[in-house]
Amino acid sequence: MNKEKLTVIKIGGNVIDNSENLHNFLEDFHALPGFKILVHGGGKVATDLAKSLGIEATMVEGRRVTDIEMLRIVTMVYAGLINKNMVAQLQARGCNAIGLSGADGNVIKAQKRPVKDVDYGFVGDLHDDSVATGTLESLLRAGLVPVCCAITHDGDSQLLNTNADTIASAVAVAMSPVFDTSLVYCFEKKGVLRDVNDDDSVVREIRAEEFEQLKQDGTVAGGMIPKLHNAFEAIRKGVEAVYIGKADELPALHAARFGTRMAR
Ligand SMILES: Nc1ncnc2c1ncn2[C@@H]1O[C@H](COP(=O)(O)OP(=O)(O)O)[C@@H](O)[C@H]1O
Ligand SMILES: CC(=O)N[C@@H](CCC(=O)OP(=O)(O)O)C(=O)O
Repeated sequence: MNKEKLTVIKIGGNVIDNSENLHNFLEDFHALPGFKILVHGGGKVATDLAKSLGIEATMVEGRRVTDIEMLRIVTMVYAGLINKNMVAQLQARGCNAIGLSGADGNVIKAQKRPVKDVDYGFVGDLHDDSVATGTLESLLRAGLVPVCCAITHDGDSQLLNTNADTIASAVAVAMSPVFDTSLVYCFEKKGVLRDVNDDDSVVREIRAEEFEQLKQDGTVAGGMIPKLHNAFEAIRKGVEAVYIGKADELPALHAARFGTRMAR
């Protein structure tokens, strides 16, 4: 039997930070047909707020070092300010969105990252059973559109900060046995670029084997490294298709016509 289609869409912090771009993105998201889940970051807003409070953000390999002060800030920004504003904007368009942190309905349980070379503080890692597939499916079948932020919990009262690209990948993987699931990463560029300053240099397709090479020759760097890692994890673990592209091209990305496609 053919499975019904589900699209998991992740929207990045640079788009969220610009109210006009966010408005246009939510308009397009609202218009997408079929079951859908939105996952959002907000790293830029958190960094800016922390700075205004005199706290400098530290990122190591695309992940935020999250001490107790920073955890308070990211909880307020991701699970509060951004999540609730996005839900309200979707509701205004007639989209019955429900905002969730990982603790709400126990939808995403994480484990505090063990200290190795770096102490990331209150950063949560996900595992194969982290995402509550049945709960998300129930919400979707009740006509709700889950909007998940980057805050998870450990089941023992501790909130944790988890990279939103990782959450999107884990949600897509967890939903794949039930739905024919696609994962779309939306950010401010047209896809993975051969030259990061040239928007016309989109790499149309990347194979997992090519990822190492692109990392080594410096073509992909910074936040693109964990994004691609998560994209290939999703493909490896059963997600039908993964695309990376520009937020204002969401309808075309959804129809698999633009951006960068991960190849099997
Ligand atoms: N080859 C590349 N193509 C596109 N972006 C790249 C590339 N290499 C590095 N980047 C950087 O990665 C960033 C995206 O990662 P990140 O900021 O974590 O995304 P998001 O906003 O979705 O969270 C881009 O803003 C860009 O500066
Ligand atoms: C642990 C970790 O790095 N968490 C991320 C969560 C937010 C995020 O991923 O936001 P973007 O999608 O806007 O980058 C952070 O605090 O930056």
